[in-house]
Parts: sequence; C-alpha cells; structure tokens
Amino acid sequence: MGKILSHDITKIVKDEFKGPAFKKGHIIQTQDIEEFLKLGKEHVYVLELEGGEIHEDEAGSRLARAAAGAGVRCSQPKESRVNLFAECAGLLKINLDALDAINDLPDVILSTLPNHSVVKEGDMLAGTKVIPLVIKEEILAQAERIINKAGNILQVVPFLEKKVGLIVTGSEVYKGRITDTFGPVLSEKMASYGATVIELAYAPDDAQVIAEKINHAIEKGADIILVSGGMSVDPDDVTPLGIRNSGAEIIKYGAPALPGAMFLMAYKGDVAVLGIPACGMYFRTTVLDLVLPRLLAGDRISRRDIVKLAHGGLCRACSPCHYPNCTFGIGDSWN
Ligand SMILES: Nc1nc2c(c(=O)[nH]1)N[C@H]1C(S)=C(S)[C@@H](COP(=O)(O)OP(=O)(O)OC[C@H]3O[C@@H](n4cnc5c(N)ncnc54)[C@H](O)[C@@H]3O)O[C@H]1N2
Ligand code: MOO
Repeated sequence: MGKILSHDITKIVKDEFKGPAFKKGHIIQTQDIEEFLKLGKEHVYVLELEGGEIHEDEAGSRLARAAAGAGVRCSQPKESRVNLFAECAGLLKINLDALDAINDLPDVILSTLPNHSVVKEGDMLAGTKVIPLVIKEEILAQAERIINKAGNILQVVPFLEKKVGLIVTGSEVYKGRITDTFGPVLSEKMASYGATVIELAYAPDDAQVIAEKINHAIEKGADIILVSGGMSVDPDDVTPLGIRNSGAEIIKYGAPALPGAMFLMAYKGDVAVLGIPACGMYFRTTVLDLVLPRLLAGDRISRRDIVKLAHGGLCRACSPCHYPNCTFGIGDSWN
C-alpha cells in the first residue's frame, strides 16, 4: 500500500492544511481535525497513493458501476461500500457465474439478494465493498474484464403486461354447490403483478371440457393460462389430462416445492399452461409465487428450472407468512 505519513495533530494549524502534507492526491483519513482533537487523538494520517493503486472509495464506485445493468443505480461510496438499488419494479436477474468470479478475486466483495427476487423500485439489491484501504488497479481491471464479458452482474427486468386466462375446475364449483374461492385468490395475485385476467372460465371434472376451455383462452389471446384444482390423485382429478388433451406439451408434472408438489408446467407453443393444485388457494405462498414472476419477466420455464426448485423449496409454514423474507425458493433453485 502507498505511503502513510503521520502528523502530530497538535501542530496542525489552519494554514498547514494547505501545506505539502495535504496536497492534491493525498488522502486524509479524517475530514474533521477538530473532532479528532476533541477525542484526544494525537496523530492524523495522510495516505500518499503510489502508481497503480486506487483508493477504496473510487474502487468501490468503479466496481458497482460495472456490475450495474439495466434498471440498477449505484449510491455514493461510504467507507468504500456502494449500494445498488432497483430503478424500477420487476425481477432481479443475476449472472451467478460472474458473481462467483468477482468474489473469488482478492480484496473485493459483491453481495446480492437472491437471484430472481421480485423487487420494488428503490429496493436495495446488492452492496459492494473493497476490503483494504487501497487496491491494485490490476485487480479492479480484472473485475471489470469479468463483468464486461458477462455484460453486467445484475439487472432488473420489468414485468411485461401479460394476459392471463383462469380456468377454475371442479364439478362442485361448476354446478354451484360451493362458491369459487380459487378464482378470486388467483385474480388478486395476478393483479398484484400487474397482469390482466382476460378470461375467467369454469369447467367440470371433464378433461375434454378443460382442454376446450384452455384452447378458447389461447384463441382469446392469453399468454399464460392457470388451470386450478383437480391436480391430485382422485379419479375425478382430471386437470393434468385436460392440459395434455389441449395439445400442450407437459414440461413437468410434480414440482419439488412444498406447498406445490402437484404443480404442472406445460407449454402450448409460447403459451404457458400451469396446473395449480388446491394449495394455491389454501396457502398464501406456493410454487406459483416462484414460477409466476419469471413468466411475467418473459422467461420460458424449463424442466431443469422446476427440478432446481428442490433446494430451498420447502416452506417453513410460518404464521404469519414472511415470504419473501424467508428461505422459500432461495436455494440453488433458480440458478
Ligand atoms: N390421496 C392423496 N390426496 C391428496 C394428495 C395426494 O397426493 N394423495 N395430494 C394433496 C396435495 S399436495 C394437494 S395440493 C391437493 C391437490 O388438490 P387438487 O388440486 O386435486 O384439488 P381438488 O381435489 O380439486 O380440491 C381440493 C379441495 O378444494 C376444494 N376446491 C377446489 N377448487 C375450489 C374452488 N375453485 N373454490 C373453492 N373450493 C375449491 C374442493 O372442493 C376440495 O374440497 O390434494 C391433496 N390430497
Ligand atoms: O404438496 Mo400440495 O401440491 O402442495 O399442497
């Protein structure tokens, strides 16, 4: 590290502030000599940077600026820590390989929220910090090379205005024997993400009718179709068959998330068709809360995405529910 010059604080008088010890390019470790005197400190230290060295604050700022992609803004440095904030609401996307590579470098850290977190405008997403007081330019250049190759480390993808079709199954609901609870629960959830429900249809426990309702919603322009109930093992649980009969390709039936085990993910062309088990009505947070934000941010969900839900896919069933400030969905799941 560059030279550190020690000065007897009692000898520092106002005109000496302009003296050679404090010339431009030197860094005084305290701004407030008066405060130092009050505390009974006897020395003030002045850092003289050598070539190829960067002060922690400048280094922290450079690292944060490089890491920030679209929808992310940086704070001013404070003791080299620079925070990154969401400029808009949406889904946080992190390049995890690049994040690992940055944190594998000496003397710098970058710490983030979990990948695929749903964020609001102004939310803190990450913090970067430089560990020593000065850092070698070469380390920072290496960090910038890693980030340039990756494009950025983190970005916020705003939610798209998706059109949603809801198909509520169950003969007891269809025949009016019980009042529909699923429809209102799912409609409210869609509204909270800014998605528009363009169709709310009811189907009895009949796979062919369910298939027809799915195709009707697609014809009406739905981007996402949620088919509720009938996802379990009873003979009249025919929603998975209905989804298959619609011509959709089943990506995975059964998700390693609890609640959400009986979830089904399918696609008919670009239209996502989701089978939502009854837990989606009884629990505030389920597998749907993990999958839906990604769909609304424009991601196509793969079989591997569902498989990777397992680690961190067990809800702690807290009362009250603290999601997303908990471990549900934060394991390797969405890497
Ligand atoms: N023997 C087994 N039973 C269950 C299993 C299992 O593996 N073996 N899985 C359990 C899990 S996990 C879940 S989740 C649920 C999935 O239930 P379904 O999606 O099949 O839901 P239904 O059987 O259609 O309904 C359950 C319950 O909820 C009422 N319901 C359904 N839709 C509505 C609605 N729109 N409005 C109001 N109420 C509704 C329905 O009448 C039933 O009472 O299965 C577990 N069981
Ligand atoms: O395991 Mo069920 O699909 O969650 O409640």
